[in-house]
Amino acid sequence: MDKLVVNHSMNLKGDIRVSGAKNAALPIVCASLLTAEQLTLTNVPQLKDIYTLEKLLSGMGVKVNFSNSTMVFDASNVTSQVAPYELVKTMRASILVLCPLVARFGYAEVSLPGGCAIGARPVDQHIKGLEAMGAEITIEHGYIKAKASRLKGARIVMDMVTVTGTENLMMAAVLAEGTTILENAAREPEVTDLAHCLIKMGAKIEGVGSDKLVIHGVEKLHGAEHAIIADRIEAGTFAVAAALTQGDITLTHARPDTMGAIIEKLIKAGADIDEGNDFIHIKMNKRPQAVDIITLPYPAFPTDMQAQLMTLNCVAEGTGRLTETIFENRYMHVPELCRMGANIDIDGNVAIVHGVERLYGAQVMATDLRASASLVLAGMFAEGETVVDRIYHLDRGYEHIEEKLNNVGANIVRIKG
Ligand SMILES: CC(=O)N[C@H]1[C@@H](OP(=O)(O)OP(=O)(O)OC[C@H]2O[C@@H](n3ccc(=O)[nH]c3=O)[C@H](O)[C@@H]2O)O[C@H](CO)[C@@H](O)[C@@H]1O
Ligand SMILES: C=C(OP(=O)(O)O)C(=O)O
Repeated sequence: MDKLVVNHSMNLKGDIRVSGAKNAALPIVCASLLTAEQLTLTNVPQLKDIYTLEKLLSGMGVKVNFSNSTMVFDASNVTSQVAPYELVKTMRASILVLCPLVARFGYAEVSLPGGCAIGARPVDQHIKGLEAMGAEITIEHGYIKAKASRLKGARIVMDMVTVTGTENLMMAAVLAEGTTILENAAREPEVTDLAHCLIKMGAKIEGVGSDKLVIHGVEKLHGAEHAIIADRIEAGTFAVAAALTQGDITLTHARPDTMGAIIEKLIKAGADIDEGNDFIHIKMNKRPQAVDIITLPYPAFPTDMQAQLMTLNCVAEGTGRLTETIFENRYMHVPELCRMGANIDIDGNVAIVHGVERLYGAQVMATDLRASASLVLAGMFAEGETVVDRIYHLDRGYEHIEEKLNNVGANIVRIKG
C-alpha cells in the first residue's frame, strides 16, 4: 500500500489547476446508462473511483474510452444489469447505477453498499423513491433487486437531504411515465451539474438548483457532451493549504460561486481572498484565527471540508467549535491529529479544537478520504516528517495531489507499497 512522506513545507506559492469534481463525475458517468447514444464527458478527474466505475460499466457491456480527461460512453449494447459486491464494496457511489438501469432496462441488481468509516450510510431513501415510482423491490443475499416495466412519475418527499439519493431518483424520473416531484431534494452543485447534463441529453427538469425538482419523464434520452464542474472540495482543500502554510496560491479553473461557505470561513480565519468567475486567489501572512463550523447540506458548510478546516483550527489562535451533523462517525482524524500535537476534545458530534502553535511530524493512518487530506495538510505545517499511511483513500478523490502541492513548494514523496 502506498504511503506519503510529507515534510514541513510553509509559504506555498503559485498556481494550482482545480480538477473536475469527483462527486459530479460519478453520477454523470452513471447517466451514460440512460441513453443508447454517445455521451462525451470532459474535465473528468483521473481518480481511482472513476476507474472503478469504468470497470463496473464495462462489465455491463458499456463501451468506455477514457483518455486524458475525456470519457466517451456507448451504452447501446448493455448486456448485464448487475453491480457486483466486489466492485460496490470498494465504492459506495456504485449505487448510482441502480436508477438508470431500472429506468432504461426495467431491471437492476445492485449490491447493497453497506456502511463505511464515516457512518452507516443507508440507502432507504433511494429505495423508498423507486418504490413510489412503481418499482418492485426485494433485498436478497445483500443485493437490491428492482423491477418495473416502466417507472411512473410520483411525488416523493425525501426524509432527509440526500445527495446521491436525489441524483439516483432524478435519473429514474427522467425516463418515467408522467411527472415526478422530488421535495426536500439536495441542492449541492454536483446535483445541479448532473441535472444540466441530463437536460443536454433531452431530459425535462424544472427547479434545478432548488430543493423542489419537477421532472417530466420523456420516452428516451439522446447523446450529449458535457464538461464536469470544478471540484469545490479539492479547491477548498488547497485553499486551506494556502491559509495553513501562510502561502499565496491562485486556484485556476475553479468555481468560487459554489464555495461561499468555505470562502467565508477562510476569510474569518484571516485569509485575504480575491475571486473571479473561475479563479480564487488566497493569501495569508499571519497565524489563522479559530473559526466555528457546523456542517449542513448545501449551501451551508460541507461535511467534506470539515476535516481540512479542523487542521486549520488545530494551529489557529483561539478555540474553534466544529459540529458535524451529516455523518455520525466523521472524526476519525482526531486521534491522528492529536498524535501530531493537536489539542482536541470531542463531545458527541462536537469537536472543540484548542489551537496550538506547533505540530510535530508522526506516523499517522488515513481512515477515509477527507481525513487523509487533513493529515497531509497537518504534515505540511508540522515540524519534521509525517508519514501518512493507507493513502488509497486519498487516491479515490484527489487527482495527482502530491504533484499539485509539490508544484507550489510542498515536499511530499510517495513511497510505493
Ligand atoms: C459520491 C458523493 O456524492 N458523495 C457525497 C454524498 O454522499 P451521499 O450521497 O452518500 O450522502 P447523503 O447526502 O446521501 O447522506 C446524508 C445523510 O443522509 C443519510 N441517508 C442518506 C440516504 C438514505 O437513503 N438514507 C439516509 O439515512 C446518510 O446516512 C447521511 O447521514 O454526499 C455527502 C454529503 O454531502 C458527501 O459527504 C459525499 O462526499
Ligand atoms: C465521503 C466522500 O465520498 P464518498 O461518498 O464517495 O464516500 C467524499 O467525497 O468526501
